[in-house]
This record gives sequence, C-alpha cells and structure tokens, in this order.
Amino acid sequence: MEQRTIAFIGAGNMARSIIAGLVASGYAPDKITATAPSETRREPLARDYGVHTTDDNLQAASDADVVVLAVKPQLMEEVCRPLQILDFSGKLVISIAAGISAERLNQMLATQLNLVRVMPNTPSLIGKGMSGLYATEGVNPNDRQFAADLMQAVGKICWVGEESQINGIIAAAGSAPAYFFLFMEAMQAEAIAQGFSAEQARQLVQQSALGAAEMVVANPELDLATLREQVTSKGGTTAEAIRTFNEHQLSDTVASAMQAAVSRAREMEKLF
Ligand SMILES: NC(=O)C1=CN([C@@H]2O[C@H](COP(=O)(O)OP(=O)(O)OC[C@H]3O[C@@H](n4cnc5c(N)ncnc54)[C@H](OP(=O)(O)O)[C@@H]3O)[C@@H](O)[C@H]2O)C=CC1
Ligand SMILES: O=C(O)[C@@H]1CCC=N1
Repeated sequence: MEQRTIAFIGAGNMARSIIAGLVASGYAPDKITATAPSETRREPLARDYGVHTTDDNLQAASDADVVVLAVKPQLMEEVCRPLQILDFSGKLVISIAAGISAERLNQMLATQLNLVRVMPNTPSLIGKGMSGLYATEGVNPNDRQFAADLMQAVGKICWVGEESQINGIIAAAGSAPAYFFLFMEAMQAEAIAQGFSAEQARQLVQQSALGAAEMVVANPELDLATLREQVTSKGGTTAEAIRTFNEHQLSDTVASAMQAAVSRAREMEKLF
C-alpha cells in the first residue's frame, strides 16, 4: 500500500493494536508517529514496533499526511483545540473515536476536515480486526482507498454509507470482542468450578472458541444455526445447555446489550 506519514494522536489500546498490525503487515515503522503524554505509553511502542513517539501532538500532526485521532472521546475536544492552528487542507484525518460525529470533529478542529470515521476493534493487533468506515462528503477516491488499505492491512473492512451506521458497527464489531471475552470468562469460571485448573479451563474454552470461529469462517455456505445444530444431538447434552440459554433469553440479552452500546454512542454524541 501507499506509504504515507501517519500520526496517531493517542497511543492507547486501540492505536497500539492498529500500529502493531500495520507494522506486521509491512508498513514502514519510520512513517508512523504515535503521541501520548506519558513515557510509559510511548516507550513500549517505540521498543516493540520501531515507530517514532512524542508528546508533541502539534508537531506530529503538522508533519503527517494522515492524522489518526485516537484519544478517548471525553478528551477529544481538549486535544483538538491546540491543533486548530494547523492547515488540514492537504491532510486525511481519520477518527477512531466512538460517539463523536464528523460535524463535532469539524467544530473541534475549526475547519471542514477531509475526514473518514473508522470504527476498528482490538484484534487488529493480530491482523484479525474488523473495522467499519464512513467517508464524509468530499473525501477523494485516493484518500478513501488509503483508509481502506490501512484498515485492510490489519483485518477486514465494511464501508457504511450513513454516518449513523458507525454506531451499529460499534455494537456488532468495535465492542464485540469484549462480549466474547465475557462469555469465555463465564465459561472458564464454571469449568474451574467443575474441577479444572485455571490453565486447563482456559485452554478448554479458548480452543473451543477458536475452533467454533474457524468453523464459521471455513463454512460460509452454512448458516450459523446449521453449525449449531450439527453439535446438538437430539436428547443429548448440548440440547440441554441450549435449552437453558433459551430459557434465560440469551438472544434478547444479546439484542439488549447491542442496543445499549448504540444508545451509549448516541448519548456520547451529545456529551462530548
Ligand atoms: N479500545 C477499543 O477496543 C476501541 C477503542 N476505540 C476508540 O479509540 C479511542 C481510544 O481508545 P483506547 O485506545 O481504548 O483508549 P486508551 O485510554 O487505551 O488510550 C488513550 C490514549 O490517549 C492518550 N492521551 C491522553 N491524553 C492525550 C493527549 N493530550 N494527547 C495525546 N494523547 C493523549 C493516552 O496516553 P496516556 O496513557 O499517556 O495518558 C493513551 O495513549 C477512543 O476514542 C475509543 O472510542 C474504537 C474502537 C475500539
Ligand atoms: O468502549 C468503547 O467505548 C470503545 C468503542 C468500541 C470499543 N471500545
């Protein structure tokens, strides 16, 4: 892919995941700068991935072709204010923040940005990310392509045509790794309660999760219900487990949780 100079403003969990995946995919580390106030954040990034780091947001953004806004939503306004003096006209700006609209970002940076909103997730760290992308009006095909290439270097992508759909991406992908971790945590805890060591329980759970996910990927012609039915022998153990999940309205719980993620994103759009 095209090697542009990229500044990540904010070097936390998500920026680190993208940077790790990018560098592993062959992106030149010396084209990447990550900024954070604390040395403890910056040092491991420089050490592990060979990228430049600094606490100088203004210099990093000024030197970059592409500015990735990767701070917490509640800090975005404060972080953007000093950057208002920059000329963003030749730059592509990518925001990965949840709950901050393009219109708000234009206000925060006091200009009409050439902006793509991206909603990634942390498995980008290992090249297995899932990102949603929304290009604001006027983003040229080259910049769209660059944003797509960038996120494809760390996983799969899904373009959305309406900005509001980014909140749906949060619910279905951005936040989703945490749902699966939670499910695995609960399974691990019960496996321990049933007598396995923490290590054994973790292996039982993680290998089953990996196997299930890979079965889904390897069998695109089979819908998810069919894969489930293949495990569920009539009158057997799985049927009882599934009946218990259904009795406790697992589907409704999942739907409510995803709706709660969307509601929170909408609420954040008003707060920050
Ligand atoms: N985590 C996730 O799975 C996902 C997160 N996102 C979005 O990514 C963004 C970042 O989230 P996440 O990585 O989890 O958050 P983190 O808290 O892990 O990272 C935030 C980073 O911002 C840095 N920071 C704080 N103040 C400044 C400043 N003034 N200038 C520059 N950097 C600063 C922090 O540095 P320091 O530690 O030194 O203070 C830290 O490196 C959020 O907007 C979130 O919505 C989107 C999708 C998924
Ligand atoms: O929890 C959050 O707000 C961010 C956005 C998606 C995942 N983490």
